[in-house]
Amino acid sequence: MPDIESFSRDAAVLSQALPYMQRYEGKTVVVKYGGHAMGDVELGQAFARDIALLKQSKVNPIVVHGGGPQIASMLKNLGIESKFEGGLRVTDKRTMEVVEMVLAGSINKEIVALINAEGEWAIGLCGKDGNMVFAKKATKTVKDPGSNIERELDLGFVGEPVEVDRTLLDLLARSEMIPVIAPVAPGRDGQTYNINADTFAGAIAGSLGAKRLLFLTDVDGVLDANKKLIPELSARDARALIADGTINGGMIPKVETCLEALDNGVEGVVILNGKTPHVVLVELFTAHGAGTLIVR
Ligand SMILES: Nc1ncnc2c1ncn2[C@@H]1O[C@H](COP(=O)(O)OP(=O)(O)O)[C@@H](O)[C@H]1O
Ligand SMILES: CC(=O)N[C@@H](CCC(=O)OP(=O)(O)O)C(=O)O
Repeated sequence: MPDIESFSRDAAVLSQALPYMQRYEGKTVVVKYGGHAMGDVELGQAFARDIALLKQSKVNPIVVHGGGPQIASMLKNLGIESKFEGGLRVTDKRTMEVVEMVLAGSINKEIVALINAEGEWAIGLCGKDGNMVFAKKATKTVKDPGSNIERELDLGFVGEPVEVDRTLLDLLARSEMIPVIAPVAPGRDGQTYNINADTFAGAIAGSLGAKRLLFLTDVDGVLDANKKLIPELSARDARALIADGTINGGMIPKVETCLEALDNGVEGVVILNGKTPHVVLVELFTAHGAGTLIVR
């Protein structure tokens, strides 16, 4: 007989989790797995286990992954310079080849293998597969510090998603397969484009009207001016925090993607620390959750 304290603790966890598991049954959850959250073997296995458990709980998990730091190290090994403008990687022809190789090749297959090792059937894809995503050359303007003049950036083969066809993803949702998707997509012009993984995940989640879009990054969520975690944030408050500078750097495009996804029909978006083991399960299946939930 287990000791009574641990027995009641287990019972409390289960009785809390089960109603949440029912709430997500049959629903789509898109998980964006960022490059900064990767790298540690045990954390990777914990992530894969969470995704496998979601599928076993009859949730429809879809993984969209990044790999910025891994692309940077491969470019460095090849003696190619990494350059960012407005948070996006300037992508010439050679860089695009490396980006596709790293994202749709090694990282994608590593994640597939980790999920398969948990007894599931993951399938590695990118926007090209099943005509899933078409992109066009990204247009972005920036203002240089101290200047009010807007300047248009030429980012090369950086794309933004313009069409998402859900046929393949709908088919996979009815199957045993778990899609793992790299943010690379073709254009109608025949080029291959490099898409920021947050933007790509937002487009996929929006097109599916996902119940949740989770962003796994390297901080606990959106932090306030005193560096305290904000558990829930309305779209309005998020805009105010961007305007007053509390949300800055890489968190700006992430939160903007969250707001766009909400506008496109995603029910709730959460920013979480991917370095916390099993953060996906805790977020979805406990009352307190984890990270920052952003709602309309
Ligand atoms: N208010 C804020 N709350 C949390 N993180 C913030 C905030 N403002 C800026 N950041 C920065 O945003 C970073 C996350 O964005 P980014 O590095 O682009 O993530 P990823 O590479 O995982 O997509 C954090 O590591 C942090 O330095
Ligand atoms: C256009 C652009 O910047 N694309 C990103 C794609 C990978 C990505 O977004 O990875 P993380 O989520 O790990 O940052 C890049 O080349 O780094």
